Amino acid sequence: MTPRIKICGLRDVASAKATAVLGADAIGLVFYEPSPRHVSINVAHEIVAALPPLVSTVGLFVDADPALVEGVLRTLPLDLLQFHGDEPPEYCRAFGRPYIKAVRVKPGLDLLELADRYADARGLLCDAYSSAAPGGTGERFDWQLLPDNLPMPLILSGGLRPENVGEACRTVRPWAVDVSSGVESSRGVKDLALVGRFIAAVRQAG
Ligand SMILES: O=C(O)c1ccccc1N[C@@H]1O[C@H](COP(=O)(O)O)[C@@H](O)[C@H]1O
Repeated sequence: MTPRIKICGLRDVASAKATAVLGADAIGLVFYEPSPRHVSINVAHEIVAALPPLVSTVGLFVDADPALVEGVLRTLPLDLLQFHGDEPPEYCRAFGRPYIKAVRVKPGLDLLELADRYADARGLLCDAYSSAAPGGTGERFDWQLLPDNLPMPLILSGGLRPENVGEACRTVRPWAVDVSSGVESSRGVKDLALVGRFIAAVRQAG
């Protein structure tokens, strides 16, 4: 089955609409201030309102004050929450919304144990561990570290680009792929030609 595609870190209406038209299944909105892809609630609102139907919207948070998450949810009809920090399971489920849990993969991390801990998550998003930032670093990890019996959908991320996402799909067979840096011309600026090439490479890999 062709993996679903999430493009993360859209910051303006035109790029978000174009990304949807190019075939993205989901758009990620980053509510993490230190990120170059941070988006205000007002702009996020404009983006969500402008998207065509059947394109999911995902709100990304990193160890956020629950008041921030609740504030965003009061205003925005997000489809899914993405927790990309060290949030414990109780925190993730406290909002009563579907969520995916991001984990930063490095040798020794027990992904099966994490899948068990976050059993009510809709999926486990596996990103690269980096000491530089919690995510969006463009760094890859060793896909051999992924178990082939994860009991929930695997969302693969971390350093994916148009040039390597086909191989990633054929090797890992993820439920979905997620990308930020690999489809940008500079940090935080999406390049629609790269977005198009990324989506085509995923579809081609089947
Ligand atoms: O995109 C960001 O700026 C970001 C900031 C903080 C946490 C996660 C972030 N993005 C997520 O990081 C991964 C990998 O991104 P990349 O393609 O390697 O740049 C991806 O899941 C994004 O959703």
